[in-house]
Amino acid sequence: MSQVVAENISVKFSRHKSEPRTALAETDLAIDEGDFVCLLGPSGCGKSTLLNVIGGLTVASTGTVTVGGQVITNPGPDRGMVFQNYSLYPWLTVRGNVEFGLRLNNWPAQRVRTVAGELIDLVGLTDYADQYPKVLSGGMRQRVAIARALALEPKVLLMDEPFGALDAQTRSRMQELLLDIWARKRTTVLFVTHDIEEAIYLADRVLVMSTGPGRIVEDFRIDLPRPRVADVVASREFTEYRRQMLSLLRH
Ligand SMILES: Nc1ncnc2c1ncn2[C@@H]1O[C@H](COP(=O)(O)OP(=O)(O)OP(=O)(O)O)[C@@H](O)[C@H]1O
Repeated sequence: MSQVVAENISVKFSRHKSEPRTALAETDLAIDEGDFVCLLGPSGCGKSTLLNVIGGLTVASTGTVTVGGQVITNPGPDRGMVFQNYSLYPWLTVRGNVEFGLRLNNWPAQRVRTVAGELIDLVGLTDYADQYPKVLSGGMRQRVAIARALALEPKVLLMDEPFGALDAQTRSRMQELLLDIWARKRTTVLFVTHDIEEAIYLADRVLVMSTGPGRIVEDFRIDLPRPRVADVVASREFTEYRRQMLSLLRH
């Protein structure tokens, strides 16, 4: 059974004095447990809208989403979310940010400390555990956001252009780190991006979306060996995926 199932999901946003805008046309989606899936498409094609419906942040106009067989109506600990703008709590330290959700869920203090410590270690921030977000670089903040999203052991990690604000080098390091974490935890990932190379490099499947109204137009299975090394972008297979996706996005 698939981990995430969206059936006939559509989203219309009402507008002042004009017809509602269809951000997402009727869409079906099924993601298997442990898969890394990217949603790729141009600005405004409804990638974030689809992600937010699965996250329980946006209410769909039609259809249902289930995660692990449970129907989604609200945000919940089974879905960890990471956004582009870091969205850390500025008044909490790195450790405080990672521990926040665990405390909210009344985990015992000792367990909170241990689990948060392990996650901070996993994202390579042990030396910064007692620092506040304002002293961290963008890449480090996003590491905290990833650790925080993983704290409650979500079934699915939902990521909305998490590396979009980072410089090219940091971005590439973060992609490697994310693949490393994913290889260890095998959490199902749904990752939004408008960057073709990023999508192919990371994913098992790339779902290409188009506008007018937003919908999924193609489902690519990426048969590139793992673990993926940076060189893979120069391979013939990679170039061929890129060519096909570019051609789809151009039309
Ligand atoms: N809360 C909202 N109210 C009204 N319209 C919205 C709302 N959120 C999104 N939209 C519209 O829905 C469409 C899809 O937006 P969405 O943010 O999902 O696209 P996207 O593919 O994620 O774009 P980007 O890559 O720029 O973030 C756009 O036309 C957008 O203007």
